[in-house]
Amino acid sequence: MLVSEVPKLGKEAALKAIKDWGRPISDITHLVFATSSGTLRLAKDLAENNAGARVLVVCVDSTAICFTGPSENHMDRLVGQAIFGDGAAAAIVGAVFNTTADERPLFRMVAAAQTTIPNSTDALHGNLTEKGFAYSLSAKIPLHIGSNIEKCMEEALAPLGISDWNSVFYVVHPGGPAVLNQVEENLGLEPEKLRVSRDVLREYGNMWGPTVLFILDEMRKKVIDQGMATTGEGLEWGVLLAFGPGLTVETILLKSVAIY
Ligand SMILES: CC(C)(COP(=O)(O)OP(=O)(O)OC[C@H]1O[C@@H](n2cnc3c(N)ncnc32)[C@H](O)[C@@H]1OP(=O)(O)O)[C@@H](O)C(=O)NCCC(=O)NCCSC(=O)/C=C/c1ccc(O)cc1
Repeated sequence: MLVSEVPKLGKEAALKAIKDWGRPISDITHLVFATSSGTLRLAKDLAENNAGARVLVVCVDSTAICFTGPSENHMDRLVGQAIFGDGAAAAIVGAVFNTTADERPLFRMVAAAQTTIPNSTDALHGNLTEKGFAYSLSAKIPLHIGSNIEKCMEEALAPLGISDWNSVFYVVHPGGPAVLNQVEENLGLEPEKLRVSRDVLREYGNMWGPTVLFILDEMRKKVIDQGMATTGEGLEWGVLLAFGPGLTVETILLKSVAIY
C-alpha cells in the first residue's frame, strides 16, 4: 500500500508547491525526497553549492507501517497511535532569488545545525521487522528535549547577539503536547509563541518529517490573514526546531521576509 500511495501523496504535495511558486516545473534542478526530517538542511546545502539551483523538497511520512495491536509491554505504541498522523508536504528552496521571475521567498534559512542529545540513544528508535516498523518512545523524550533546548537556541542565536527567546518566532516540531510544554517552560516562552505548532498538532497530529513544513505553511497563511509585516509573525528572526531519532535536534535559523 505504501509503495503505491506514498509517491502519489508526494506528487500531489509537489504539484501544489510548484503551482504556488509560479515557475515552470522544468526550472526545478534537484529533488530531495524523504520520509523523514533533515530535508531542509540538505536542500539548503544543494541550493548554496549549485548556482541557480531550485531544489524541490518532498517529505512524506505514513505511520500505517507502524500499526500494531495493543501490548501491556508497549504502552508507548498506544501513545504513538494516539498522536501520530500521516502527512505529505513540499517546498522549493533556492539560494539567490530571481525577482524578475516574480519569485517571492517566504523564509531565508540562514544557518542549519544538527545536535545529538547526550545519553538519549534509547529514547526513540525504530526497527524494521516482519510485522512492520516497530518503534520505541521513552516517556523521557520531553525531558531530554526540554533540558537541551536552551543550548541549541544559544548556539543558533549567539552570532546575532539575541538572548531574549521571546523576541523571535518559532516553528517547533510538535512531538506531543508534553514536548511543546517542555520547550515553552525551559525557554520561558509566552503561550502565543508556540500557537501555530500547537494548532498543527491538534489539526493533523505529529506527522514526523512533514510536520514543520505544515507549520511554515500555516504561519504563511496566518501572517497574510492578519496583515502582519513579515512572514515571521511580524518579527525578523526565527528558529525552526525539529526532533528525531538519536535523539537529534535540527535547528535552523530563519530570517523572515517583509510582506508588501
Ligand atoms: C500526549 C502524552 C503522551 C500524554 O500527555 P498527558 O495526557 O498530559 O499525560 P502525561 O504526560 O502525564 O502522561 C500520562 C501517562 O502516560 C505515560 N506516558 C507518557 N508517555 C509515555 C510513553 N512514551 N511510554 C509509556 N508511557 C508514557 C506517563 O508516564 C503517564 O503515566 P502515569 O504517570 O502512570 O499516569 C504526553 O506525555 C506527550 O506529549 N508525550 C510525548 C510524546 C512523544 O514522545 N512524542 C514523540 C516525540 S519525537 C518525534 O516526534 C519524532 C518523530 C520523528 C520520527 C522519525 C523521523 O524521521 C522524524 C521525526
